[in-house]
Amino acid sequence: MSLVTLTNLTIHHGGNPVLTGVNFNIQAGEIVTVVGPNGSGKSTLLRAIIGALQPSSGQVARASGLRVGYVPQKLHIDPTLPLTVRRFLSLPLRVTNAAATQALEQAGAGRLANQQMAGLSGGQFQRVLLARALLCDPQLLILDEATQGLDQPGSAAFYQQIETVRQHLGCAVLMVSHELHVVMAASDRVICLNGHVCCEGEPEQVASAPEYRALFGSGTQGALALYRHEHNHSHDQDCTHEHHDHEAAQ
Ligand SMILES: Nc1ncnc2c1ncn2[C@@H]1O[C@H](COP(=O)(O)OP(=O)(O)OP(=O)(O)O)[C@@H](O)[C@H]1O
Repeated sequence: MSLVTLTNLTIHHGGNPVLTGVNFNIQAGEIVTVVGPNGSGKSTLLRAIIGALQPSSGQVARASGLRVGYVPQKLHIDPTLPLTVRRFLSLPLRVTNAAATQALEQAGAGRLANQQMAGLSGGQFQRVLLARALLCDPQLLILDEATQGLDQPGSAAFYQQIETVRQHLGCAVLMVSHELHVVMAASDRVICLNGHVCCEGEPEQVASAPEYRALFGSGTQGALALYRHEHNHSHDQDCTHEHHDHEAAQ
């Protein structure tokens, strides 16, 4: 069953195209990871899926009554504002103690209810955001670079929690990640975005595509390549065209 179907989605910011002709769908229960360089439209894509941005053309079709949980890339909370985790979970909609406790436990943050938001570590803060996203019992959980700023063990633990959540709730997960080991190990499908869908498929398929190799190469050098990737071409999404990207040389 398709939870979300994007058809020829095009989005402009300030008159400039940020996403052009994007097609894909998300099936129930799958983990889809979006990769792509900075400014390639990943957050824009996620925001269009949750309905926070209107398409310039094309369509975002959601399954009827779809419940979506969203963990944003950034959330600034005034550090001088006294706000406990429990109260934060009741913004903007009040939730019962039972619902708050359950969501915090599912997010691996069961002991944090009475802590101040301003006193949380980066990893704890992300788990609280995850708990908030779980309050609606989502069929689709969307995470926008949810482990930004966490160290590697913190990040690995967070993604393990996501996998536990998926097993427990059976929800689909759509996430943006720059962490290659996560992309390759934890995704059913990878979408490589750069204003358009460059390449898409199962991790193994994408890994053997020239686009992916141009992006990632191997090892840490590959991670650097992600940020140096340049796309000066247009093509279908079949990964078979001649490619002109610059592989990271050093
Ligand atoms: N509200 C906005 N108004 C104008 N331009 C915007 C707006 N939001 C995003 N953009 C522009 O759209 C492009 C894509 O931004 P987006 O945040 O979707 O990219 P991204 O792939 O998520 O980047 P990053 O990896 O840095 O988070 C960028 O050039 C950005 O400057």
